[in-house]
Amino acid sequence: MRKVLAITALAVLLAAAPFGLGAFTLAILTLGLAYGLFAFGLDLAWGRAGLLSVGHAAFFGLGAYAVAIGQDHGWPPVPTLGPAIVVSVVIALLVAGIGLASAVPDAPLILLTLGIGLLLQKAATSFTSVTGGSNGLSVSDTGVVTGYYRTLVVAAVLVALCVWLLRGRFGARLVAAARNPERAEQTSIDTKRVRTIAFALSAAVSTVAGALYAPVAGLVSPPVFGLALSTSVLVWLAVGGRESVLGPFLAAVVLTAGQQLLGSSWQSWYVLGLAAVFVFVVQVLPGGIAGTARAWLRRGRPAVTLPRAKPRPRPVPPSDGPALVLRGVSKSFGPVSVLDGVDLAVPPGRCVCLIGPNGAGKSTLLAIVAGQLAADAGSVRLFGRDVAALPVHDRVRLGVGRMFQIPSVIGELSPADNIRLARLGAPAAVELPAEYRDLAADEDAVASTLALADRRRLELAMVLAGAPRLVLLDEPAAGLGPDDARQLVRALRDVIAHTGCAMLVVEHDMEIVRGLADDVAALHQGRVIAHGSMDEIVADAAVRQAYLGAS
Ligand SMILES: Nc1ncnc2c1ncn2[C@@H]1O[C@H](COP(=O)(O)OP(=O)(O)OP(=O)(O)O)[C@@H](O)[C@H]1O
Repeated sequence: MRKVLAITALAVLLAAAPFGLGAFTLAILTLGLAYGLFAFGLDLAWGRAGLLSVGHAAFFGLGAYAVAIGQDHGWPPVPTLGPAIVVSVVIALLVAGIGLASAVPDAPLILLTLGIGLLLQKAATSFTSVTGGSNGLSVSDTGVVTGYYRTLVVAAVLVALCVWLLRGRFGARLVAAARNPERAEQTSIDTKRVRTIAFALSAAVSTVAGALYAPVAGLVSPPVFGLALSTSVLVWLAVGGRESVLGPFLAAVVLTAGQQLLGSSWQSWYVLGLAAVFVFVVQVLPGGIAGTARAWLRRGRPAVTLPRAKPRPRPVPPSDGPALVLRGVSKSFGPVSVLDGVDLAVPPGRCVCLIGPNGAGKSTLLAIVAGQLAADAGSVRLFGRDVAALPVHDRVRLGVGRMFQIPSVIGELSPADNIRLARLGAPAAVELPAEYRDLAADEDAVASTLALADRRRLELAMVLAGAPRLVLLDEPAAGLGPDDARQLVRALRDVIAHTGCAMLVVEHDMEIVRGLADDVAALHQGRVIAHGSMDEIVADAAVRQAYLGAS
């Protein structure tokens, strides 16, 4: 209610601004709003999708030039802007696609965005007949008040649309994908797709911001694509605060006003002051003004919450065969052969433990089943289906759940939000067993601060909420004390008994293996050298030789 009142008061104030402000101040406010929309647009990429762009002025400049060139030719602004948005979106899709193909997207993203900005600046300087060259093109406007209302209404409508999107399933997926892509993929989110869409949306919003800027500025010239503007928008966003709506607008309006009022006479001092503010914010208030206010208001509770989106269950096709069948799976890293023709099957309702000395290839095998690595040869069938072409999130949709050696949860969210996220991608609504209900109700804890055993429990609860038919576990008891480890073994056996799901567990600790396994497979130098009950494996001479080091 307080939020609605605050938004209404702000809307009234902004609507009434032309009645109380002079033409110069109103023009500065209009410019600040256009820059604010630009900062909000950048936030969709940097703040929300975690994709840093240091050349976002490229998209802004395309919008500004579209309006300027259009006016030069007597074309109406709206249809002229369409192609500019399309070009921006295509560039953004390519840049995000290339960036996200890399394990660390930051470096390619920085280079590409920087390069595209410089390239467009060079093009704007060179194609004089179209762009006016270094002098640029002048743009006229119908009046200061009309320009202000146009900017206000377009920015408000665009922001409202984006907020609506961010408050739904897309927003929830983006929160997870940007923070922990590994776990997000395990909740059946196509993280690359979600983040790429956010980057493209960011480019489109920035292009519209550029189009709004052109008539207010009155002149569009090559520096509109430049590094100075790309850096300024990063500063506005960092100071205002990422993942906020008001923060970027507030910072852009205040800092633009500062630059316009002080810039001409105090130019060098203003730039120095701005740099000092930026360093202070990055060092002392990394969340910016909005982030600091949010953290203060939510003291001790998670600063980030998952948008309350409704799950849309997507039933999976019925199983046609064992949960997992591997035939002749091989994998090499360069000249090193790690897996060499592995055959293995895991039937429903059974737990198979994979043991073997260090470097035997156990984790590599698990990664191939999960879809993180591709096998060089052989086949992987999940529930009767060849999954060679399926990425991680699609295998999760088939019913694969995964627990990692170090529990992987969305650390910034509460346990309840983590479980909500898992339910969002589940093929069916799942009632969690009673021992996980405390986590499902915990809205106040920050998941990253939970004790290791509770984080492990939360990870298991997330896997269970996804209604898995095959759970992959990599040393699930690593780091746990003996009591917590025994409790985990009991919990996993309960899961098998109650859900009938299959498990494939990589484990070193023979106590855990004895408590968990229906079958044990021993891997040595990339080959399964024995497969049977725990007693058979312990008595196997080849296993003793390879694994236990006994003769
Ligand atoms: N991405 C990679 N690039 C190069 N070599 C790798 C890669 N991943 C694993 N290896 C090598 O493959 C071999 C098998 O590794 P893997 O982690 O699968 O063994 P493991 O049986 O799980 O061992 P541990 O029990 O110590 O975890 C090791 O020699 C490892 O160094």
